[in-house]
Amino acid sequence: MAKTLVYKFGGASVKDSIAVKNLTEILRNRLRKDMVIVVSAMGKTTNALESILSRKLAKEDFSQNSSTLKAFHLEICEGLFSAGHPIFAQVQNLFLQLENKLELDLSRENYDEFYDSIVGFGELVSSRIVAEYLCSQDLLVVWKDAREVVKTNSDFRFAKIDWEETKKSCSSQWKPLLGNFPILTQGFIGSDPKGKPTTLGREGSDFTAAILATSLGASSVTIWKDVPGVLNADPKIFSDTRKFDELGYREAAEMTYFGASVIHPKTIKPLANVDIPLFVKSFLDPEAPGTKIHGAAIPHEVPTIVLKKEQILVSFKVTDFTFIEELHIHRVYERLQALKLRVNMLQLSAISISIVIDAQLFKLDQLLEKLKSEFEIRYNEGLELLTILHPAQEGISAYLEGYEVLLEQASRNTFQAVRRKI
Ligand SMILES: Nc1ncnc2c1ncn2[C@@H]1O[C@H](COP(=O)(O)OP(=O)(O)O)[C@@H](O)[C@H]1O
Ligand SMILES: N[C@@H](CC(=O)OP(=O)(O)O)C(=O)O
Repeated sequence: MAKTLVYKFGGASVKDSIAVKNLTEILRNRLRKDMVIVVSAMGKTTNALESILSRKLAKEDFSQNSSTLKAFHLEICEGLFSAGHPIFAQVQNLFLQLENKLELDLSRENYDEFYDSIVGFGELVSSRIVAEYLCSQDLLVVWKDAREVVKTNSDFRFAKIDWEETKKSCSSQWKPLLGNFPILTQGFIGSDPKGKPTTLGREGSDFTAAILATSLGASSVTIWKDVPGVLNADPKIFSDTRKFDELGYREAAEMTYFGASVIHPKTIKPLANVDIPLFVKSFLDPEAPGTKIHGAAIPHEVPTIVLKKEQILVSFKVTDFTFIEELHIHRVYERLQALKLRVNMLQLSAISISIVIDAQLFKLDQLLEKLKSEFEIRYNEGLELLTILHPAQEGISAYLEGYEVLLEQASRNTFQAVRRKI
């Protein structure tokens, strides 16, 4: 049996009916049995679902938001199917199910679990539409629910993969099917040991592609994006970017760790462990080679810029005239771990610990609440964390012009600054 190929199409590649048609053309000459196609929610659907949840939590009316989301999906269907096609009833039905779930009680206490029962809806409806359209174009795919095989723990919103169980389910349930048909499934979602829906963290569909590739022993993963490949900076923010023809796993992982959003940070490691190459290709120019991320890439020294937005700088100052010691750091990190907050940058001084974290709903309040009795705490929100890998010294200042720098750190290979527009 040939080795499985995994393709992943993100929100941008299914953002409207034209995009779905383009995806179909990409698959026309490439579709084969032994292929898994992972799709994300259409366009910004996950953001829209998050807004619905925020409104619900704030006890605000969200009926307009869900109607708009339904209309958005039905309009995509209108661009793909003739009137009366069964997909319209299926989509209506899926939205009824969503609206039904949204009737249930939501509070800060059950927020994460509730969130996971709602936000994966974007992937479920998107994958239904795409599978149906491919079949209507004689590109036969079998729609499968990723939650059948992607097994996780119950850390809702940031569920961790149970690799053993996922591998077992992939081998017993999907592998036999792949001998005959390609499978179309969803990114981002999984299920816990009780069968409850979980999600893998925002933008987690790239990670799903890597999970499935690893679990199925695939020969490669291709993620289709609206950029020519991995560039040395986000082209939506910086000009004069350069595409990497190839990148080592380590370099790619480092870029994503610092926040290069072109690939989800958890994607690289499982692939590197078993040496499965990852291709990042443009869905706008599918014949172009894109970027190959693999183990044998030649290292480079090209300055690479990564910008992480919505950052918060929090400083914990000791109040009892002692100096910072291990115990203080331990207390802060213990709390961060409990809140599943990752530190993007850390700086210590004699009397304070400064950390940079992502802005996340409720989390700052919870962090401050627990530690305010031990430290004097100050924080600044709405910041950007700029990281330059392989910085050229003479080039750094250009990225700081017009910005106030709140924190700065440099090593031989990495420059980081927390900045705020003046
Ligand atoms: N270093 C980079 N190289 C290429 N694209 C990048 C880079 N950093 C950030 N990006 C952004 O990543 C986007 C593609 O990722 P994403 O929007 O998550 O795609 P999708 O949701 O369709 O999977 C690009 O449009 C680009 O703005
Ligand atoms: N739809 C989810 C998962 C995802 O990965 O999407 P995308 O592939 O469009 O980044 C999100 O927006 O978080």
